[in-house]
Formats: sequence, structure tokens, C-alpha cells
Amino acid sequence: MRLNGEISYLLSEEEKENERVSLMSLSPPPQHRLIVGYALTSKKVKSFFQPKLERLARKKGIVFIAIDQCRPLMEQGPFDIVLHKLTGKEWQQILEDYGEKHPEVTILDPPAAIQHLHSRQSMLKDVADLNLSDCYGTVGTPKQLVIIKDPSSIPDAVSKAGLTLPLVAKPLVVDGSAKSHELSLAYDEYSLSKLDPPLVLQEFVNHGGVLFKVYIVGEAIKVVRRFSLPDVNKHQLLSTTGVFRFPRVSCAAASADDANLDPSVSELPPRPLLEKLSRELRRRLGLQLFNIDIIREYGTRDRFFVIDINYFPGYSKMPGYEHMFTDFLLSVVQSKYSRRLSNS
Ligand SMILES: Nc1ncnc2c1ncn2[C@@H]1O[C@H](COP(=O)(O)OP(=O)(O)OP(=O)(O)O)[C@@H](O)[C@H]1O
Ligand SMILES: O=P(O)(O)O[C@H]1[C@H](O)[C@@H](O)[C@H](OP(=O)(O)O)[C@@H](OP(=O)(O)O)[C@H]1O
Ligand SMILES: [Mg+2]
Ligand SMILES: [Mg+2]
Repeated sequence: MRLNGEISYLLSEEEKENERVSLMSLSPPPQHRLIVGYALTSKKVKSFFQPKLERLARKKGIVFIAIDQCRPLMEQGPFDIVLHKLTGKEWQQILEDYGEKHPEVTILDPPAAIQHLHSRQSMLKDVADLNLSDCYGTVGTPKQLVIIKDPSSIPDAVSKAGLTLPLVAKPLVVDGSAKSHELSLAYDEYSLSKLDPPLVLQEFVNHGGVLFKVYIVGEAIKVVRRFSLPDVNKHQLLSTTGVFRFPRVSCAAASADDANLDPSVSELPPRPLLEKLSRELRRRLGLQLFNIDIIREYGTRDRFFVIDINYFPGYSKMPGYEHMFTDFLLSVVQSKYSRRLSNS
């Protein structure tokens, strides 16, 4: 938190008392403002800054300031937190330089950690390594294969890797563009050579047409249901050939939370399992702001697969996001200050 635009490293006794009071009430003392600089695409600004977020933030003493990408970041601020979702090496370097020069500023999240989610090859690695299995269930990833080039080699590569059809073809790189979300479903081996690498081929897992999105904001998690692709039965598989593009089903505004669904399909994954998964992924990925797409294998109660992880997703679609997000921003700065207080 800033006091008259200065970094308040050395606190007087009175200031320490103010900080203590504010820590207890989870809001900054009145003369303090929590300054959050943000660098987001215009699409993200529009979806994220809903009036209810702006109102609540104002009430809690949080001020959002747009980072001017045409001016050096070093000349802007001071900020307590930098919130960002931009891609590109240049931006990554700017943020890394800024972080080195301003270690007192929390960068959400570190660019190198976000980078890990920009490739569908590395994205699910930590889930696979985690190999989570406990009394609540198992969490794995679908079998997948990366194809860098040469579409004609795909049928052979797929059969060598022992992948079972149908396969979901996903662009390898996830860079926020519409193209990186253009997915297709391939029903037969021959048609695979029509695909356009670089891509990831992932086994399609039947899951009853319902997907769970687990939104993570620091330590808080919230899970919602979304409609997903319908199951593919044996008959459809044998009688269908070709590669079919499909729209961004899980992103549609309509949620499946209120739909009248088969409980064996729609029952949320056990909370302790999701908490463990989220905690572990936060630690392994080094990220605080992401969501996980998870499905339950049809016909099972407790076999789950993570199919996608998104950095700084569409939080405004999550009920109550304004509370979760503002509490998180305050807690980030307050835990930083309580550490400083205990060291002073
Ligand atoms: N392995 C799979 N098995 C079954 N369905 C899948 C699988 N992979 C993807 N899907 C379906 O395709 C949809 C899109 O896949 P995915 O989430 O990987 O793409 P995305 O473009 O990254 O999505 P988002 O908009 O969440 O970023 C999923 O929501 C799900 O309905
Ligand atoms: O919250 P979910 O349903 O997961 O969907 C998000 C996607 O996963 C994100 O990839 C989108 O953000 P980008 O378009 O900035 O990548 C994000 O875009 P948005 O923030 O503009 O809504 C969403 O589409
Ligand atoms: Mg997804
Ligand atoms: Mg995604």
C-alpha cells in the first residue's frame, strides 16, 4: 500500500498500529490505497472490469490504473500489484526487468510461469506428474501426442503411440487468439493427415457432456458446471469419417449449473480432491490466477481428467468473482506487509 505516493518500508509506531488494524479488517487504512496497475487486452478489460467489481474495489480502497504500453513501465506507477495478461517475448522482458528493479511490487503472475501454459504440450505436464490418487478419486490427463509438422506422418505416429480414436486436435500454442481455440474432432486415422500442425492430439474421453471449471484465485477456488461436447458412442465412431471443427462449447455464457442433469454426470467432483489438485498446481505452476477444465469419465464416479488449464480466464463469468478477486488483492498486499512488520 502506498502512503502519499511513497513506498512505506519504514513504518512509524503509529503506522504499524494502522497496519495491524487494517490487517484485522481486511481493508487498507483510509489514507492508504492499494494501487493495481494492469496490462490486459481490450477484450479482457471489457470482460473483467464489470461495474460490480469496480464498485466493490472502490469501497475497499483498491484503485486500478491502466498501464500505458506506449510508455516505459519503469516510468509508471508506483504500483503495489501489476496484473497482466499479454503475450510476447518483449512484454515478458519488460516485466522481468521491472520485477528486478521493483521487488516490492507483486507481479501477478510471473511471466515465466505463465509461459508454461502457452503450450498445450507443457500445460498438463504437472497434472500428469502429480498423478493424484486418493480416497476421493484419481486425476489424470488424457493420452496425448504432439505433432510439430508433416501432416502425412500423423496416422503412423498415432498408431505407434497407441492412441485410441476419436481424437481431439488442439493447436499447440495458446496465445489468446481465436485461432488457438479452433479445435476439431477426428474420427478416423486416414483423415488425420488433413490436420494442420503444430498441434496436440488428445484422446477424447466420454464424460456425459458436462465439464467442471475450477476457478482459482490465490487460495480460493470455485467450481462451476458447463455444457461440453456430447459423448461419442461405438456406432458413431464406426460410421463416421472425417475431421469436424467444433465451436468453443465450454466458453458459452450459458452455465449448466441449473440444468436438470443426470446426477451421476453432474455431481461436482469431491471438494477435498479439487482443493488438493488446486493447491498442488498453484505450487508447481507458480501461479495464482488460472482455471482448470476437468471432466469425469462417463460411467465412473471418481475418475477425472484435466483437459485444459487457462491463465487469467474469464473470471467475470464466475458468480461472486468481485468478492473473491478484491479479497485476494488485499490479502496479497497484507501478507507482504505483515511479513515486513514481523521483520521490523
Ligand atoms: N480430451 C477431451 N475429451 C473430451 N472432450 C474434450 C477433450 N478435450 C477437449 N474437449 C472438449 O472440447 C472443449 C474445448 O477444449 P479445451 O478446453 O482444451 O479448449 P480451449 O480452446 O483451450 O478452451 P477454453 O475456452 O477453456 O480455453 C472442452 O471444453 C471439452 O468440451
Ligand atoms: O473462463 P473460461 O470459460 O475458461 O473462458 C476463458 C478462456 O479460457 C480464456 O482463455 C479467455 O481469455 P483469453 O481470450 O484472454 O485467452 C477468456 O476470455 P474473456 O476473459 O474475455 O472471457 C475466457 O474465454
Ligand atoms: Mg477449456
Ligand atoms: Mg484453454
